Amino acid sequence: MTDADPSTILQGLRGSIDNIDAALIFLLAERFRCTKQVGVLKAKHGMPASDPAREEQQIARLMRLAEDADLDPAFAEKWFNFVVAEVIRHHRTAAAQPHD
Ligand SMILES: C=C(O[C@@H]1C=C(C(=O)O)C=C[C@H]1O)C(=O)O
Repeated sequence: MTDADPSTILQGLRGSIDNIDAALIFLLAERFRCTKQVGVLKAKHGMPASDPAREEQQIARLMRLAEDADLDPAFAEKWFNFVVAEVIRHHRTAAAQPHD
């Protein structure tokens, strides 16, 4: 990445960024597919939408992984909390639906 034309380098990097963003969207979609099933299961069995003890374990694990990956652990925690807030919203919606 030395003598090449900067706009060519930028184009190459943006291609990788676009691929990574696409992978993240697919991964998030798969994660929500699973959590929505968890929401239905919880609703059917009268289980609480959130599980703070489980979340604590997940945050501790993700922060360790982030450190190993040279990613800001505080960012990893913020990302997780952002995603879980949406999951809990889905769980509450599922709990409010009629279920058998
Ligand atoms: C998916 C669950 O429900 C909630 C959402 C979680 C998540 O998105 O990882 C974790 C714990 C719960 O607060 C679960 O209990 O496993």
